[in-house]
Amino acid sequence: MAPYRVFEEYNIKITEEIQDKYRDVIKEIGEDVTREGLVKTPERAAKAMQFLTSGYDIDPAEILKGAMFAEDYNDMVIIKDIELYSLCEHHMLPFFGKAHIAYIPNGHIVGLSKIPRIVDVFARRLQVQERLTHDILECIDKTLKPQGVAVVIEASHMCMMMRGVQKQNSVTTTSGFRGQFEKVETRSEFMNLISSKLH
Ligand SMILES: Nc1nc2c(ncn2[C@@H]2O[C@H](COP(=O)(O)OP(=O)(O)OP(=O)(O)O)[C@@H](O)[C@H]2O)c(=O)[nH]1
Ligand SMILES: [Zn+2]
Repeated sequence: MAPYRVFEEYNIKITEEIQDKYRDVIKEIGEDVTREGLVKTPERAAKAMQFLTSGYDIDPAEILKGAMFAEDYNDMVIIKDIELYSLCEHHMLPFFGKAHIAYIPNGHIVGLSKIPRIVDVFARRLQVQERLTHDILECIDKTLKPQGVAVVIEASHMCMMMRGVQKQNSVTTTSGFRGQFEKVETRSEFMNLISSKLH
């Protein structure tokens, strides 16, 4: 598993296999796959899908390990408003929103950019919001071994907006807390600090 890579090269064989299937889907919905606007669509869709699911062969723990620094800082570090885009595993439609993440170091801090990077790795898989929340929480807890970690995600699901129940304004909030954040006062401090950003 690659520790970290920028997504820039598409696997030609996988692209061809996926685009053949998209061509069939486009035909099945009654469209003309040979018309100008659609000729390249199967290839574009195949590449888009590979990008949106590019989180499977990246190890997020390696991303964190790549930038952990010994530091005697024992207060809360909060990174809020991390935008995220994922695909729900039930409909393969997007869900999107923001993650708010905090940790209390235990001898080591982590490079700030690495937190949004691991959010992207887990988000670029077929997900449910609950598992995405716990994946991020567990990864930080096990890799950085902080005194505590908290993850809150608020997201809107296209499968509930464009189709199905068709609710345009509902927002789902999920959260997970470990260590010091299991204490009511620490959790409250975190929730207060991010609350101006919550709906
Ligand atoms: N818990 C959870 N449910 C999700 C998430 N994303 C989508 N879903 C739900 O997954 C469920 C799938 O239910 P099904 O009844 O099998 O599918 P469906 O017939 O398309 O359901 P409707 O969306 O109600 O039309 C739906 O209730 C979705 O709202 C998520 O991240 N977490
Ligand atoms: Zn869905």
